[in-house]
Amino acid sequence: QSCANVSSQTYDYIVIGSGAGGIPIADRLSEAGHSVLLIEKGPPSSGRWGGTLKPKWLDNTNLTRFDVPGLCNQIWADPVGVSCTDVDQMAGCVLGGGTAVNAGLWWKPHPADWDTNFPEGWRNKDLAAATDKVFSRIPGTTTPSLDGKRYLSEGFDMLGGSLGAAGWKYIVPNDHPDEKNRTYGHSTFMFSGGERGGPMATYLVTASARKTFTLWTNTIARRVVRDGGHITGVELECNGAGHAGVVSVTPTTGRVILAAGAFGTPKLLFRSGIGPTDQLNIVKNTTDGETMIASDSWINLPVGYNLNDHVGTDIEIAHPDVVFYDYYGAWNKPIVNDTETYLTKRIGPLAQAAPNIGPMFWEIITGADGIERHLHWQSRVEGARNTSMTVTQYLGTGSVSRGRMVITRQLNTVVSIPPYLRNENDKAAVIQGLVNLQESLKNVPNLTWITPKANVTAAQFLLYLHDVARTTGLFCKGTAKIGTDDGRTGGSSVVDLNTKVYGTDNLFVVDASIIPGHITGNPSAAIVILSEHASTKILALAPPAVGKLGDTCGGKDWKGSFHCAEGLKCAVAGLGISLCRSSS
Ligand SMILES: Cc1cc2nc3c(=O)[nH]c(=O)nc-3n(C[C@H](O)[C@H](O)[C@H](O)COP(=O)(O)OP(=O)(O)OC[C@H]3O[C@@H](n4cnc5c(N)ncnc54)[C@H](O)[C@@H]3O)c2cc1C
Repeated sequence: QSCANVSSQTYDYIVIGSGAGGIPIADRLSEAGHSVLLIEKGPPSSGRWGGTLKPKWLDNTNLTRFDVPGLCNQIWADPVGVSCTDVDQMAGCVLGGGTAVNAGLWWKPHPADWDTNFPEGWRNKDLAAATDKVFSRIPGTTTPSLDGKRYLSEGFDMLGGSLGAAGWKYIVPNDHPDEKNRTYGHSTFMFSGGERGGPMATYLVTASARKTFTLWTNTIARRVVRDGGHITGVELECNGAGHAGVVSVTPTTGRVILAAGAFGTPKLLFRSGIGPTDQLNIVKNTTDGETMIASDSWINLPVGYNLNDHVGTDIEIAHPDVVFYDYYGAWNKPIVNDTETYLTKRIGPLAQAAPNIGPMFWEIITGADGIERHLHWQSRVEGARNTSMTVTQYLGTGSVSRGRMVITRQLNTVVSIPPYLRNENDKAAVIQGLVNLQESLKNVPNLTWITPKANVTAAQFLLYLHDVARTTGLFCKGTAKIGTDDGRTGGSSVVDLNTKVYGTDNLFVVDASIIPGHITGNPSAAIVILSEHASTKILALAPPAVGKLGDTCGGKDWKGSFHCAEGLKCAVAGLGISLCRSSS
């Protein structure tokens, strides 16, 4: 195998990464009449796009493991060739990114998800139109099996019923996104037609129907190529397949969108000379060093800081009513009746996400600091016993703990400061939530607490769990934060309110990296919404002004708002001034 060299064709937009952020914006930009290249480093996943990974019972179908909801947990059993190898957390490096490997949970965000941390122009009221667009394309369902029945609902009935008896209110979650306090409901999934659905089955389908849209899978972006603050193209790294060389954007007006995820995007920024100096110096000392952009063109931004993620705290209970279904076993030794009903009608347990997720429930805890912290509880039927349910408590909106991710000499990305429970009130909220659940379930007949045991307090349990809770890692975000406080001058933000990287005139970030703070639930729908919103902002932006010979083009840290005309290059002229000069 070898890589195909890129041609001289240029694109109005190059989008790097085909996950929750990348696919929707690629579609919207091409819908507006632009030529768009979407670059994905992983292989195709869903059968519709040429994916091939599947168990025997899917032979002779156009389905893969990524399409069947009941096989979604296969990423844990067999991550090879699917999960990212350059990230120390679990993430999907295939077409669709996280939306190809996740459990499909799909939430209309609570208004506070936007209003607590996002800047002006990105508040709940501003996101209403984008939310409507997303949910009209991907409405989600609480009954994924096409006969409208819920299979194996014993776990839901036992736990949901117990919460109901303790005074928690039943809701249809996406009908009441703002009701997240002592409420519970069925899981909502992005699934449609009994299959995974989501961005790959909607936005990518419409994009691909346009002649001006191009998708390259198995193609790794190494870095953006830039002249000061102006990006001229994307350099590719040969992967043994896919494409190699430098692919250029349309001269003057072309733009690059980074959508490579909360670790992939910072990595691309670092390799492009954008980030804190300590990280750029690490890149300088790797195989990238010789060809890395010169240090007088580095843009110093706090990329990698502000890492945030939900703290996941698992409890386990058991009850004789609960019925286990072996979703992992469905790979090699499925129940034949279930594969048949799935294959012929898309009904039954395999049309539902493994391992039988639900109920979901929510509570808001007000801390001693006055901040409302959102807890999102997610139950699933698995654990030490056949009658176990494991329930993860996620601490979301309102949490103030933050961490950091960095790059290594091997060009891998790692979490250097875990973002979990670094604040006493964050800890107190987790403990209070556990106590409240213990209290709510205390009168349920025949219910056994497996973890923590009945005689262990929530506080003792959390102390013991601390290391486990640090390993959640699925919902990382915030590493290239959006905001008005320009990170080049001591602020905390990497991108401005148009998602444009400070110090550049045509580089944008549209993925989990820009989310400034925690949100209540699993984030993929929120990321698709912000991608819709970003597309409107980016399309409304005027192209950057073009500098003529002798014009100022940068200034210290490339603060200039324009770049130089073709044939000229922006060169440092001393005293913090840069001028457009002849490039010959
Ligand atoms: C196992 C698992 C289960 C989850 N369950 C849920 C759930 O049920 N519901 C939910 O809402 N969220 C869930 N999530 C989280 C959710 O999927 C992610 O938050 C979301 O997909 C992140 O979107 P993104 O666009 O930021 O990045 P991603 O979706 O991760 O997409 C980034 C893409 O960029 C590609 N890429 C990276 N670097 C490069 C490069 N240099 N060149 C080219 N391509 C590159 C990657 O291969 C990837 O495809 C889960 C995540 C995981 C891992």
